[in-house]
Amino acid sequence: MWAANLLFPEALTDFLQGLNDVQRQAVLATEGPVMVLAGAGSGKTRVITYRIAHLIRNVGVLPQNILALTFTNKAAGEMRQRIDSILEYGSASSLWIGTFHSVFARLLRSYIHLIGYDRNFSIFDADDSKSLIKQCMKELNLSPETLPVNLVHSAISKAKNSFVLPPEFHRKAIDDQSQKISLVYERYVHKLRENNALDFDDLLIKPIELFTEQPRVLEQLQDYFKYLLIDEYQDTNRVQYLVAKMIAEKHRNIFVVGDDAQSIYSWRGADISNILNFNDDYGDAQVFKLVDNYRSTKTILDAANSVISRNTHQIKKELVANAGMGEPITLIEAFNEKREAEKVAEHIKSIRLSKGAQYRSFAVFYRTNAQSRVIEDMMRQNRIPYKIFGSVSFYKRKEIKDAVAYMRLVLNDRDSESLLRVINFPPRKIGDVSINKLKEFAEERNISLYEAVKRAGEGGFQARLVNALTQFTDLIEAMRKQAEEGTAYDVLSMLYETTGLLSLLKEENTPEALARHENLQELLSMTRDFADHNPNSATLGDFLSTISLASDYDETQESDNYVSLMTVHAAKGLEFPVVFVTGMEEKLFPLNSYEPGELEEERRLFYVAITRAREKLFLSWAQSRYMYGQPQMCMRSTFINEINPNIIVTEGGRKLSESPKKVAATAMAGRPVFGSSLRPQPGGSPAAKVPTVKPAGSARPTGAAKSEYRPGTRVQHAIFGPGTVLEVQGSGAKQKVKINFRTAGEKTLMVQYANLKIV
Ligand SMILES: Nc1ncnc2c1ncn2[C@@H]1O[C@H](COP(=O)(O)OP(=O)(O)OP(=O)(O)O)[C@@H](O)[C@H]1O
Ligand SMILES: [Mg+2]
Repeated sequence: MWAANLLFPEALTDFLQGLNDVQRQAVLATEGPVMVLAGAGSGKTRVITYRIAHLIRNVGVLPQNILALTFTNKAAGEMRQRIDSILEYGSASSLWIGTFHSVFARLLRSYIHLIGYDRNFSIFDADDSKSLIKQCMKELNLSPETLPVNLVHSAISKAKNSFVLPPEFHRKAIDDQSQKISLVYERYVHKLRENNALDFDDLLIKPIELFTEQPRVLEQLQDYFKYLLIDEYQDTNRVQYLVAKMIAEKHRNIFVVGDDAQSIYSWRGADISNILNFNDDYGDAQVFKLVDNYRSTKTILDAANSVISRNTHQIKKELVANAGMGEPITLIEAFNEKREAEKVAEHIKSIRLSKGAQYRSFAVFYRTNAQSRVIEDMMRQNRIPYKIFGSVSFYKRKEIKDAVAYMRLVLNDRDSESLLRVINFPPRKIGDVSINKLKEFAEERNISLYEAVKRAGEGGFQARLVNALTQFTDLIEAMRKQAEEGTAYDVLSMLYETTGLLSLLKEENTPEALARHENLQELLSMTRDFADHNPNSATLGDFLSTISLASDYDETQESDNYVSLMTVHAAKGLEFPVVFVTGMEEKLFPLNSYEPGELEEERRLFYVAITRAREKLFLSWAQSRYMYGQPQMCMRSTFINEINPNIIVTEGGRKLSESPKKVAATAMAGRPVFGSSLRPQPGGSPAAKVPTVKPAGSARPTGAAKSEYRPGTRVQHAIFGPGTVLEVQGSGAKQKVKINFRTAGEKTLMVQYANLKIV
């Protein structure tokens, strides 16, 4: 019998029976510092939820005296709902649950006047912050061409999240670039204050300032928030750590849960030592370890455990499945990324029909945001409702809208909206004042805005401006010419080359810039693919018609029954009956990782991905993928090799090693959500109709005898299409041929693997 029964009347503690012994101990240890350190799906979040319910219901704590900090707003909403369902509806309404940012924004509204701000302060989003930074740089005579605004923005944000304020930043700035950033940082902070504005990072920094300058406020809050609970503690950064520590200092009722194996935000300043050093701050802390996993089948958990065991930097943790073996993992091998997405869609449709599963049971994950494009397109084609989490749909992303605006302007120069979008992108020093004058100029003469831009020379504008405008219209005209002769791909390539858009983003080298870079690359790949598959109708107009239909799709669904699409990062803390982890390829997942530390973080990310699945896990990879506007051969991710091959079935019946039938035969259903377990369909999955192609790199016979190649030989390649041999290098197994492909350009291929056909 557990202790609570002695303390509380039976009826009130009924709900605690939904916990195992250790979970219950963690819930009942309400006083003093407590940490729960445990693997995925072991009920950490559940313990937080039940602990709150217990504090309110059984200990008599007022809901408003409890502060629970979650990683996302979605998680906060779910926790609130759950508490309401355990207690009665409305119990959770006065609780303080939210992300660090949302909770402290709310608190600052009440107290910020005490440190010299007006309570009606504005919260600057990333765009607002960047334009303020731009202004500071202008005043300091620093050109965004040599010091990109995004780079400065990210450096400042990083500093703030590590609680490095301008004086310290200044002291530490040794190289020229950091010294410049230091000047901007100082001015930016000053200007924010002048604007009575806080940026996102200030929402955590200002409370620390407030608490330091006004100890009485801190004391009040310490008394108010008697109980502090933090989920996903492994991904808190330094400022979050500091602010939490200050609040908990008096009552010391700090309860944190986390899993070092799921620390995936170090690139954003998350500091794993917060969890590792919890005992240093709170020597008397009670630590609970949960070992039972209630989420996933044994198969899924075996995969997760064996993957994460390859990491050297980790606290060894035990994690045991509570459910049966369940279904084997399905590895989908697809010819290319389109086929991969198509197979995902086919599986969703088939499981839905055969098991009566709801769309909401499915989640599709990808490593980089740009990968969502093909998956989104395929979902639409198959009329599968979906929603993107943590980002907007591909066509609504800013950089995509910018590039598309260029193309629309090229097609139709009376499209003033598109013109206004791109006239100063990338920056050409064409400001709002000039634009307004151009608008007037156009109205006076009754000409289109584009025409006015073209004829700015007649309007008495400054020579510098006329020059910039001419460069802009020259680009549009050149693109138009290209559009008349070539495809959308040619037009977009010209845009990228002339404006240097891609290299600008690459140089910036911040995670946001790299994501934008990938998205633009993806758009280029899309035009290339479009040209390859519509050889007679791949004009700019054709392409734009196709994507305007796609971008018109409204992904906000009426109901909440949709497939969830998100990056693995956004999936943390969530769970779904069926999970697809796509793009399991080298250099994609794991993403290019140059240091062992980075590879370990990629592996933790993969661990997070696997452990989101409750009943069925699909892993998929494409043998070729359009990247940088070209189809590239891909290699299967080494992460797949870290899973026991006996629990994997390769789609189409091909096995990775020995027969997986043994697994299937002993498989017990986990806890089926669909009414029955997810057994493979008789005759294989729907995609089994498609012949399986062997992974790239596996030896296979060449399509032609080697001696047959000589310069001038016309060949056909499965992906690159038709081409002509330019050069033959070496002989035997190592023979290579350099080929000029009609659309894919020059490539050197190993004859042995290239599977060329002589035509
Ligand atoms: N004692 C239990 N009995 C039944 N179900 C449980 C129990 N504990 C947890 N669960 C269920 O297991 C699943 C995983 O729990 P939860 O999300 O709290 O795990 P977690 O440790 O927070 O996972 P993550 O590390 O991924 O955030 C949930 O569906 C939860 O309701
Ligand atoms: Mg959790």
